Amino acid sequence: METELINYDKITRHIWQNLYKKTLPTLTEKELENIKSINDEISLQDVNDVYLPLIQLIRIYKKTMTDLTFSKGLFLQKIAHTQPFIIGISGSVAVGKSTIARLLQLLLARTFKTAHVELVTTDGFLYPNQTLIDKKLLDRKGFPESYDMETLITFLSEIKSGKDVEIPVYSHETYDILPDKELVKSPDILIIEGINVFQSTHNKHLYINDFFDFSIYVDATESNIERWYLERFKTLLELAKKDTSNYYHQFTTLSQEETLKMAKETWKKVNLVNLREFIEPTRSRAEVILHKDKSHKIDKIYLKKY
Ligand SMILES: Nc1ncnc2c1ncn2[C@@H]1O[C@H](COP(=O)(O)OP(=O)(O)O)[C@@H](O)[C@H]1O
Ligand SMILES: CC(C)(COP(=O)(O)O)[C@@H](O)C(=O)NCCC(=O)O
Repeated sequence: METELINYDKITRHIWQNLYKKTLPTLTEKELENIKSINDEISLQDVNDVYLPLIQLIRIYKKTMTDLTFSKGLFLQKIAHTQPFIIGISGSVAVGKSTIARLLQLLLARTFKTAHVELVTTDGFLYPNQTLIDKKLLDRKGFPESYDMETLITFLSEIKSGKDVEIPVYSHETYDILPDKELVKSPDILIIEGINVFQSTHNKHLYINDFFDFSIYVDATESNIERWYLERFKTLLELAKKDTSNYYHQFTTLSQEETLKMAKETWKKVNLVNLREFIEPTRSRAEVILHKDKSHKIDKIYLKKY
């Protein structure tokens, strides 16, 4: 990892936590409660030491983007409207992207009080199961070819041009795309989270990365991510016990041993292969890499130099 990341500053947690802390007001009880409601195991120490300085850094990028838009407008002698600020978050399946994305949404809304902050996950852009079956891709769910990347690009360009956009929604409960779409109201800030957000598309003229004003890769060792995947699988099965419409319900009659074996197989044959071949190779497209230790605590931060 170290040689591959020569264009990054490696910042220890200790140094990072002292960078901008003093300029930000501390969190109120209510805000702490809101953060806990995202994931009750989230470390509040991490929020203070890692995520608040990160928000401060995002603030710098946002201000720079606004200044540049204004100066370009002056140069072109026309009024330039500030476009939505887009943040991309990537990393392996089960590394904790959605937890971080929801936390950032909350902290950004707190920082930019009048801003409308939207959060979108790219699993909504997976092809529906029937299309995957027709294309013989059901066992490739999550791999690049299982996503409708053209629609994802179109969505991002419509958001950049200030429109409200309807998008498809994926459900982990039904393991498929839902019949109803969701409306994304023209945001000031959009967080887009998914394993594929730094990947290239067939449309060679446009890269998803081109839409990002800030980007984050969430990193951890494979063995830790596997453990988190297996734990989440267990939780999903627990939730599915009483719900016959849940995709995972069919597995709730299996013994603990059989369930674990199945989840391990899926990790090894699908999600680990995807991580090694298609997700981790995009890591160096991120502006910031957040590295987690075995208990989800951020222990190292990498910030792109050039
Ligand atoms: N900061 C955290 N503290 C404790 N558990 C976490 C944290 N972040 C994620 N997890 C757990 O790790 C698993 C994967 O997280 P999730 O956000 O669903 O990952 P992803 O969106 O990358 O698939 C979940 O079981 C989640 O509860
Ligand atoms: C739908 C997903 C590709 C999305 O990944 P996520 O956003 O949860 O990180 C993944 O959760 C998935 O279903 N992978 C296929 C193999 C499996 O069942 O785990």
